[in-house]
Amino acid sequence: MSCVPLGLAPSFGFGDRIGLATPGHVESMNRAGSGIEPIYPQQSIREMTRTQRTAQQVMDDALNGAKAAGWKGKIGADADHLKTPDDVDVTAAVGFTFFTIDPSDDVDQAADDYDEATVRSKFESVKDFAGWYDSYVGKSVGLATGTKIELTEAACMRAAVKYGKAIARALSMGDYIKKVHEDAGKDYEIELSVDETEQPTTLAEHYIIADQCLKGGMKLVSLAPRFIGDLEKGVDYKGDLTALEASLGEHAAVATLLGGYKLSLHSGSDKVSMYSLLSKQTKGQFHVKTAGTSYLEALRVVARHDEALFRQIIDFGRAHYDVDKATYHVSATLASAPAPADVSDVLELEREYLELWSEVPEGKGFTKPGRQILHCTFGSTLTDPTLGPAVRSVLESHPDTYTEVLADHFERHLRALQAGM
Ligand SMILES: O=C(O)[C@@H](O)[C@@H](O)[C@H](O)C(=O)CO
Repeated sequence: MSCVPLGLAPSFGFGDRIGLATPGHVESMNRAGSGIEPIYPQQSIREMTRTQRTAQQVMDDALNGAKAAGWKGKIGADADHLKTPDDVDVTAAVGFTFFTIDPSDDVDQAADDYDEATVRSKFESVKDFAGWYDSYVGKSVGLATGTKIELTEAACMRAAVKYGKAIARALSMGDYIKKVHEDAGKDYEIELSVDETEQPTTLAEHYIIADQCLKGGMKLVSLAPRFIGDLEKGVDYKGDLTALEASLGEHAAVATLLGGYKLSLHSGSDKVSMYSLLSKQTKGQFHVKTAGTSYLEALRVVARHDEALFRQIIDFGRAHYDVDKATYHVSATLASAPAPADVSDVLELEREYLELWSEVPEGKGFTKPGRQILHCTFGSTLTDPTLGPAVRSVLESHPDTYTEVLADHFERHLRALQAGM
């Protein structure tokens, strides 16, 4: 069994931080995956660092799980949030096929707040990275939606300041990925993620970034902008869905204009209320990434089979949350969920920290802040010498429960996407 590029087919990424989730992912695809291709091995460098798993382990766990569950279809493999050539080497070596370049360290996150004089002076120091600047200034780009993207001097200069170095980094990573695969005679595909920025990606920024990547020869099949609203980890979309739908339509029109690539939704876990808007506005050219939600479903298995361990994990998560949440977009505070000692009923604790599908309105996803406390603390929990093996042991003792909760959970995700296709 090996992984392949999935091209422009609609796709869904099932990240798994423990290595035991793939049978449940496969079962959800059997129930509701028609027309959507799966990515079972998917892990970011950040997750591998936090869980101390290697790229080889991630690949083996996912492929062994898919084989054991009888999966016969295609499988993509996402080497997620790659920042350096070393990240490419370790993931390419074990057969990943979908390489997500994350140049966010080179994005000037403060650029949106600079006044005009600051933008001009910063531009002087980045213009060597943004040789493209003159070719865009003054252009007006018409989209099929009727919108015109005006590439004014101000918009282009700010884009150069904010993304000049990041685009250069993305292109050099793209070249490296290409070389590694050409040398090995293997096929591959690339996603570019600029989702982890504070401000939403403007249409002008999206156009320039993607156009530059394509002109630079990048094999871009997917691009993850930072969408409007709040896309926090582990909970449903927060924001105005009508405005989001219009904005998704504009971003999809940029992708179509430039020749076609998928729009990718990161932090896709539990964003059920926006799924049909994404699949509809992209006309099926989408990719969705989830990861933390499978870890939370693992903890649901713990809650149901080992109450004492579940309580211990929450206490431990609460003690580590304020440190572990760095680099994740979350808003939960410790005060937003009760301490386990104050909740005697385990179902009530599951409700506060995981939530119950039976209590969520149709077409919506989970919203409880307690989820984020557990979501961000996966690395500390899974590498703890007592808790990590204890979680694994519960999952290994109750594979049917884990498969069933995951299958139910992702069937809801996949059906929501299909509603817009
Ligand atoms: O936690 C991580 O590092 C990754 O799973 C994510 O950021 C990933 O790209 C994602 O968005 C999954 O929902």
